[in-house]
Amino acid sequence: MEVMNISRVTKTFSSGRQVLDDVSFSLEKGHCLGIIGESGCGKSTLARCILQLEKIDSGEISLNGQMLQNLSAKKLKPFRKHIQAVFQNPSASLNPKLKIRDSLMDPYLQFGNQKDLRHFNYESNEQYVKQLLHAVELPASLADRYPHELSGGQQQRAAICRAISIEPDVVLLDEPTSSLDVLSQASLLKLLEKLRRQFSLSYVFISHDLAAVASLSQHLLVMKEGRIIDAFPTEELFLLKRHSYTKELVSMY
Ligand SMILES: Nc1ncnc2c1ncn2[C@@H]1O[C@H](COP(=O)(O)OP(=O)(O)OP(=O)(O)O)[C@@H](O)[C@H]1O
Repeated sequence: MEVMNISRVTKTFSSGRQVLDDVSFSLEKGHCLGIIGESGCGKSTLARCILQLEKIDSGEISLNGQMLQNLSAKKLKPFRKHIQAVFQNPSASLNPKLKIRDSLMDPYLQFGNQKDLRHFNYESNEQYVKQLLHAVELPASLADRYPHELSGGQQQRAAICRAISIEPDVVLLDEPTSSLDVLSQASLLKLLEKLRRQFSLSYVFISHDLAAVASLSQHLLVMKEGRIIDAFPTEELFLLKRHSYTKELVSMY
């Protein structure tokens, strides 16, 4: 079942620079779609367009069949909760002035509804936060700490925890492992894979790190200068018929 569809999206900044050129793809429920490309190819702009933080010039972005790109801020609000994001820097998701428990409660207090929760259940703040931390393999005692009292890996786990707390339809992962050391990266990728399976999550995983993206994704897109130049199931990454640029990326690993 298709959960999100991006069709012929273009984006030009006011500087006149076209950053996205005719980008199309769809995301199946419960799958991870990887988007690989080098720095500056437009990956983060694409993420911001999907999150409706940037307005696109043309094309369509739909979530569960609902077009998002022309909705007013008011009409968009109910859909915002269905797409959550995790960025490279966990401080983009965790308010430094809030204890972890308050950051984790925030999405539920803003948008949450007990009826929307299929895997977590809300009976009290205490019990809900405990379940959330358990899901991302963090000790319950971290709830009372501030972000700066956590390691980088723990902070990113808390950011992921916040993103999945209201069970969104799509989780956008924009370089989620890039700020971490190699061991923390590996354990975070393992956690993301466990969460996808456990909660039937649908991911768009954007990164310049081919190995990380390939380890999690069922399908890969290769982006260059704002365009998708190659698209294929992950098991076909090493085939001879791949685009020469994809082969170049592969040869770097
Ligand atoms: N607000 C903006 N105004 C003008 N140009 C922008 C703006 N945001 C991004 N760009 C330009 O668009 C291009 C794509 O940027 P983007 O951040 O989407 O790339 P990226 O692939 O995510 O790169 P990185 O991996 O380094 O973050 C870059 O050349 C960037 O300078």
